[in-house]
Amino acid sequence: MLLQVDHVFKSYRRGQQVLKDINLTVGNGELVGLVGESGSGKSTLAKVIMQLEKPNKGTVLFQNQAITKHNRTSFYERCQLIFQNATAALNPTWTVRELLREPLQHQLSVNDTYLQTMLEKVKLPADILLALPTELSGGERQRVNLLRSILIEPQLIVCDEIVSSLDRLIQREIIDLLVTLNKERDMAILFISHDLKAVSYLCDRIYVMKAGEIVDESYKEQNRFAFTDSYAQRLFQAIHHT
Ligand SMILES: Nc1ncnc2c1ncn2[C@@H]1O[C@H](COP(=O)(O)OP(=O)(O)OP(=O)(O)O)[C@@H](O)[C@H]1O
Repeated sequence: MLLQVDHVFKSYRRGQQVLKDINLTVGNGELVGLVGESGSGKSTLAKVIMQLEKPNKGTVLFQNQAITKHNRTSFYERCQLIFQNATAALNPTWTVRELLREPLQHQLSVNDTYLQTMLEKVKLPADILLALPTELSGGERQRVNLLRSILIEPQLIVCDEIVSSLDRLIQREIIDLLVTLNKERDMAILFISHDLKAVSYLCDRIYVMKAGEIVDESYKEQNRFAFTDSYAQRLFQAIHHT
């Protein structure tokens, strides 16, 4: 198994249980969705997976090994987090070239030709290398952010609400780009979002979270998901009527 979240519990200082006995897996090259309404604990789970928050109980395993401070660096080479606020993720004083080169520091072979090939992949023009983040549109910034994370060729990317602030057309472009990356590189994706349409389109399997618990899970069959939990059913019923 590529990623395994095993019986994870988390509460913040105020004491409220934000994650209650979470079990979740992502297989090699798998497209997995995690949905749930605002406050259900999705971002907290992403942070626990990425070792940015410590669980009170439970373990996160990557390639069947618990992540510890000793193997964390190699975990980050294989698993990358991309989050919603692309503006905050990008240092405003760096050009796109500097931003893209930074994660590749120890790979001396990286030249502009390679970066340009990669820019083409995410449909960004070559002259964008000289631009500053403030000179880019929201969609362009998110693409730069995404490109930064995929340049090191991770086996898994955890996307936390990465398309929510973008308009539908650009959302679709970013999602299609994720599909391509998944197909071409067998890169697995854990796609966290409250946008059920986007998740249903992209993912092969979806987990539904409610108040800190995973209440249901379903595989896509004939382009549809079949949930058994009544809350999950109600959530997904709504999208068929919009
Ligand atoms: N750093 C923190 N300290 C204390 N409480 C927090 C912290 N981060 C999140 N919480 C609380 O944990 C709960 C879950 O928040 P979380 O951000 O994980 O939910 P979410 O499902 O990602 O929501 P959204 O879709 O709105 O981002 C909320 O009640 C929130 O107030």
